[in-house]
Amino acid sequence: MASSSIKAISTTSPFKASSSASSQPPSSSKPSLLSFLHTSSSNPISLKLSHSHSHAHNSYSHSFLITNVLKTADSSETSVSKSQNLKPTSSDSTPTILVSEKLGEAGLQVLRGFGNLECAYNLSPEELCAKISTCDALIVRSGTKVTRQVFEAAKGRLKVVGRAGVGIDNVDLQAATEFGCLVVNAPTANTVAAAEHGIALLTAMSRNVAQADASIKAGKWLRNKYVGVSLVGKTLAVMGFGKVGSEVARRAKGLGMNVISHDPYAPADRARAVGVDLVSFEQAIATADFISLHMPLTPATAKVFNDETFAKMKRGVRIINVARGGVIDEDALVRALESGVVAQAALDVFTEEPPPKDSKLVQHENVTLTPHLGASTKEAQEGVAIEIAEAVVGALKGELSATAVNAPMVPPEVLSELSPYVVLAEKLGKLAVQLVAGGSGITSVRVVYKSARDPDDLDTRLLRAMITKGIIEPISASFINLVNADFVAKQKGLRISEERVAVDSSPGFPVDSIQVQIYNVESKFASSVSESGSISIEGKVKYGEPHLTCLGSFGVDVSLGGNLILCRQVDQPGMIGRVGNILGNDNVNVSFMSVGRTVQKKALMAIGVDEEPNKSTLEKIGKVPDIEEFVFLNL
Ligand SMILES: NC(=O)C1=CN([C@@H]2O[C@H](COP(=O)(O)OP(=O)(O)OC[C@H]3O[C@@H](n4cnc5c(N)ncnc54)[C@H](O)[C@@H]3O)[C@@H](O)[C@H]2O)C=CC1
Ligand SMILES: O=C(O)C(=O)COP(=O)(O)O
Repeated sequence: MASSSIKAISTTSPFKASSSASSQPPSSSKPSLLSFLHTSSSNPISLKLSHSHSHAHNSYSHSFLITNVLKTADSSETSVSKSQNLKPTSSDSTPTILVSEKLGEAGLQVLRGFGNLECAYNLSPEELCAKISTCDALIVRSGTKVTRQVFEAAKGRLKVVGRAGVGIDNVDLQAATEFGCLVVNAPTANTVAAAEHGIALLTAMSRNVAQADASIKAGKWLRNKYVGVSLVGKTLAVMGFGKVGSEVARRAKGLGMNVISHDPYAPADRARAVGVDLVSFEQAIATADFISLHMPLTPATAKVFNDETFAKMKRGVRIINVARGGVIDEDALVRALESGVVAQAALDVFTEEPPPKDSKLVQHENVTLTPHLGASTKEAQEGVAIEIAEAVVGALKGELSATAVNAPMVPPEVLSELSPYVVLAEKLGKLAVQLVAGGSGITSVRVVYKSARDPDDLDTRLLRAMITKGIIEPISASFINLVNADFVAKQKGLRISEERVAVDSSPGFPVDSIQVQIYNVESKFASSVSESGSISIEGKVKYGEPHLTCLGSFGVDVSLGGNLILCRQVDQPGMIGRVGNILGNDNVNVSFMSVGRTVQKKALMAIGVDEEPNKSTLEKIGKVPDIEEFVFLNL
């Protein structure tokens, strides 16, 4: 048995990059919030590699920098990983924040108080790409296209993109996610401004204000030409009953309009509370005298207003768009204006901004235009600037953002409650993957949460992401964080299923225990395999610290952290002493020990050691008679 035990200390990872233990000091199991987003709380591989790269550790993201120096072992990784592997680190101790469009002064002050602020407006795409690798954060409005090229050019340094406003259609979210870059927006501060602008366009259009103004300035007095239409009693269809749409609806009701709305995702009772009926798309466009657009631009909403849908509208309908130009097929709108199906349009947004000067739409007499001014009030801009500055600073500090667009949004109170479980989740993932024998691929993981909480009262997204991170990080060359854990898992063909089991414990704690099972793999430590044939480990939070409580069919109780030796032996006197002596004689300090038994006269010994024993010490343990197998793990 002893010879097979020696195999058990093999540090071969089940995937390409090695998960071998290094002689790094055990790190604290207390996470910084930053660690959820940017780091492993104690990643020996990252630590090891960090020593082979020279970079400064700065005060705001010490652990971020450590973990962002990535493994280079896996030559088959995608370009994403490659570029991240090249991650440069700042030699400056403060983060650099690039603001690429005009932002309110109050927000700039918040940013100045935190980092190196660089405001560079009107950058060309090439200039932005050239600059971005020196920036930790980028703040944009709607005018900057944050493309895949920008993330590639960032070489992994860019940690957060802040969108000072709502629409994030100018940010390549998929690329951001792949690169582990958090995207946050400022979703609330410009709602009223956009709604007011929608109403301004509605009223201005219906009374020809812009055209009449231009005509007077041209020396004309055309009282008969600019006869308008009244709003009272007319039907307004609000397309998208979100923040802006509902505020537009409220205001339009005040103007005496009959308001209906189409929004496939809005709750009907919220609309009813404002006196608005939610109707189908077809019904909305067929019955409305005015149609106001307030949905986001997504692949599903792109050009939903087209020849076919214009043809279904009431002849003489009037359209207002303060959402996104791309939801309208602009050529089709010109045709609808020319045929008289659409009497007038009032547009704040365009497919291409600014639109071409000679565009038929821009030149059309019945079209009222503003240059994307929906959010442009002093009040909204100050509000948005503060909202985004705080979100970006929070993200750079490692706080999870309530306005994250591509990562779980976790309210602070939930986060503080979940923190120790998040650490447990990552440790379990890291332990489980180290038990997998090299050579086979991990494809199926099952996570079981035992909890006394109501299912609605437990958000497992963070836990799942951290388990995923724990499993993947040691076997991937990619930088893994909350943003990209799921993406990288999918890319690797790893399927993670979750299950909730109700237990009769205190609902005061969100989770009683977390079990991680890896299916269809060989284990390098047979005792970790449960009756179902999966590698199975279970852990709990005890006194705020992560503990391993079950391994295969053995009950144990060991702190999950640092260096751990697991031995299975015949359950007989003297075994603990023999192993303890070997460690003591070789100057390896034992920090804790736990023994679990099974009915078959087998015992499982878990020994925490302050440092990694050298190979000869481990070989001596392997030669102890009646030690059937053992494994050394680094958590
Ligand atoms: N012109 C400007 O300066 C501004 C423009 N906006 C734009 O206004 C739009 C709305 O913003 P918010 O109300 O803050 O966003 P929101 O997310 O609160 O509301 C959007 C609503 O659209 C709904 N929706 C999604 N798909 C839909 C579909 N296919 N049909 C109908 N409804 C659909 C959603 O369920 C949601 O209720 C966004 O496109 C945003 O970018 C927002 C602020 C300023
Ligand atoms: O918040 C939004 O979605 C807007 O469209 C506002 O855009 P802006 O920040 O004014 O470029």
